[in-house]
Amino acid sequence: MTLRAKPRIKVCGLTRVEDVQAAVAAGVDAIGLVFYADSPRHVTIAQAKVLCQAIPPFVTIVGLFVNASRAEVHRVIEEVPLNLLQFHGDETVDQCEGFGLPYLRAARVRPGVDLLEFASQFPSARALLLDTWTPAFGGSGESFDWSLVPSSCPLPVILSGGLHPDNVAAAIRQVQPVAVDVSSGVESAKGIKDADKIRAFVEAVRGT
Ligand SMILES: O=C(O)c1ccccc1N[C@@H]1O[C@H](COP(=O)(O)O)[C@@H](O)[C@H]1O
Repeated sequence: MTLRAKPRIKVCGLTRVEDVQAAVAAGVDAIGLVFYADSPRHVTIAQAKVLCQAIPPFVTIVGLFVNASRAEVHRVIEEVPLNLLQFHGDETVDQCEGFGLPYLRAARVRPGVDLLEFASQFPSARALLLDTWTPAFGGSGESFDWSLVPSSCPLPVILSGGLHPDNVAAAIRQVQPVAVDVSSGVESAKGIKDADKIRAFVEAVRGT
């Protein structure tokens, strides 16, 4: 019998200390902070520093960027204790590398996108994060057709896009990702997380 670890859990787009505390109490593995000004979940460097004070050791702090300049990414890294970068725009491999931190590369999925070819462009990525294609880059709350995920991928797969407590177990059974990432599905409003939904999401993942 093959033993498979439960997928890790990242909750993204937190803007309030109480939401960080709720996510940590629920047992999430990673917290995502959005440094993309057009997102309703955007945080400033000053806000991010306050949120990070509520994140204990061994919970990974992920900084999400969309087509940011190198200077912007450096500015954030210098001030906020990020462990991992998430590039969610049109970044090339050169734009993801060289920050001295590991990175996740997001692929926006829709029919016709060649995920294997996309993954092959980012051999240095720690994982491929699959999200639903949307003109707004992400955080839409929409899921995509999970059958588009190749059964074998050169990078570990993190599944996101429209996950919520009632569909995440089915998603995990079908895609078998190393981790899942959720934003809209645990919110009461954009950028405002719901502690009950976070707990239900974590329980659903742990029950798989
Ligand atoms: O959260 C955002 O506002 C956001 C903005 C731009 C790019 C990505 C964003 N979030 C990421 O989107 C996916 C899916 O989110 P959802 O659960 O469907 O709302 C997730 O990886 C977030 O990290």
